[in-house]
Amino acid sequence: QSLNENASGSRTGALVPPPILEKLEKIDVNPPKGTRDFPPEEMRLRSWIFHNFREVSRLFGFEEVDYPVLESEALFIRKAGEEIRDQLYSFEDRGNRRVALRPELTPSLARVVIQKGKSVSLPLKWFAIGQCWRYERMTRGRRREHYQWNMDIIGVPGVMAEAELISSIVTFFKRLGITSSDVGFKVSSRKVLQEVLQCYSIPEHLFGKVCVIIDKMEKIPLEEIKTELGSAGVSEKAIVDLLQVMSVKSLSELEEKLGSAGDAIVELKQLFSLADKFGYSEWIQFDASVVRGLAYYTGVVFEGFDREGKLRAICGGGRYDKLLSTFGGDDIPACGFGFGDAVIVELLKEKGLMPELNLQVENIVCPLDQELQGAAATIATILREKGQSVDLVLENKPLKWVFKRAARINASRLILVGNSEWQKGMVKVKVLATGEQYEIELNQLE
Ligand SMILES: CC(=O)Nc1cnc2ccccc2c1
Repeated sequence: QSLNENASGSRTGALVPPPILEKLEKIDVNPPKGTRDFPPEEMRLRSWIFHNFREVSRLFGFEEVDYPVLESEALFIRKAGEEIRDQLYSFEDRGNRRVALRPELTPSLARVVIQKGKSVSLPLKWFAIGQCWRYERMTRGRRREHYQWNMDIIGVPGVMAEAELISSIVTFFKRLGITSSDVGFKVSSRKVLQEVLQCYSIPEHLFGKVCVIIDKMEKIPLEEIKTELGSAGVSEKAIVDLLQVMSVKSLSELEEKLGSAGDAIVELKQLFSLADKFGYSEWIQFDASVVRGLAYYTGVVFEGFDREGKLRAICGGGRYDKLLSTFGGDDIPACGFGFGDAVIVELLKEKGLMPELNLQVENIVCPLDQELQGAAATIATILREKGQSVDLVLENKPLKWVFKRAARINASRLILVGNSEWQKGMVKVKVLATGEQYEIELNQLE
């Protein structure tokens, strides 16, 4: 039935109102559990943070990339007992495929690097800002999504890569007014654990699992750690050694324990020396207890923390030299970090560093009566073509309303299109900050 036919098919000329939709009871206007809307005020803060992520990425010569939020579940199936695995937001799609909303970005990066194969020349420096998901029983009321800034360097085996990555995060913090008295980085290397375990012939495929268990050290009772390590096949003696090395307080103490020749010590010393050259020594400290909870890290690991100890880790990352080969790719070294959009906001609030972000519009253009709507549209277009922002009043409104709106949107000036002025090709301009008022020819407007 076309719009101007009534039920019996005759054309009445007037539009026949469509049948009234059954009255819906009000829909739930809230977003799904654990997710957020970004109305203008929240979106301004998010855009400001993301702008700083992007600016730092640009300063470091990184290229922006992105991947589907939806990935094959297989990308994230790791048998290392990770929390990120327990909370995978996965399901079967209509094609009976097992898919998942990505809980992190690194596996997607690995997939694409392998896909690109020889067609990309190393090193790659890629960054992404992507929404990541987890499915938690809402018992804990935590969020099920967050945005993560990721920076990754692919194809560089030396710790210059890690030093560069930490430098980029320091740069980000400094841009936001955060100093090394507010935050620091705990830095260690999983090669410390590897060197302890190598004299216990722990099968390599268990290394990730052991690290994930040890990462829970401060979160669950020591006895449980020992039990979990035992059931993972780590002997009592090995456990004692592991726990001992985890409580080492300094690099020199670690050197006494492990000797000076092992990779762990050599690399960490290099990293601390490079930190000095980058100028961020006061931001980092060795901390043997840093392991991070992702199974695929193989070398240096680090995490940003607030020195008051009130907040969860701000960001974290490390070297993952084996990830690409576990996906069937070549043995390509890689390292990177993730920086979530939640803790940083808590930190900014704590430090009184939240930015004042208001909508800014340069012009509000208002026709003084209906016939001048066309003229107002022409003026708006001319200003916009000059790169000026214009809020064009779209309906016939009293001046009181226009001034109120001008104030709300923080317009710099009000352009009134009146009949008598327009006859002379003029418009009336009111500078809202000063109240200054003048008439001006249209082509004089800049
Ligand atoms: C503080 C916070 O929102 N964390 C958070 C929120 N959502 C996630 C989603 C996936 C993976 C990690 C996540 C972590």
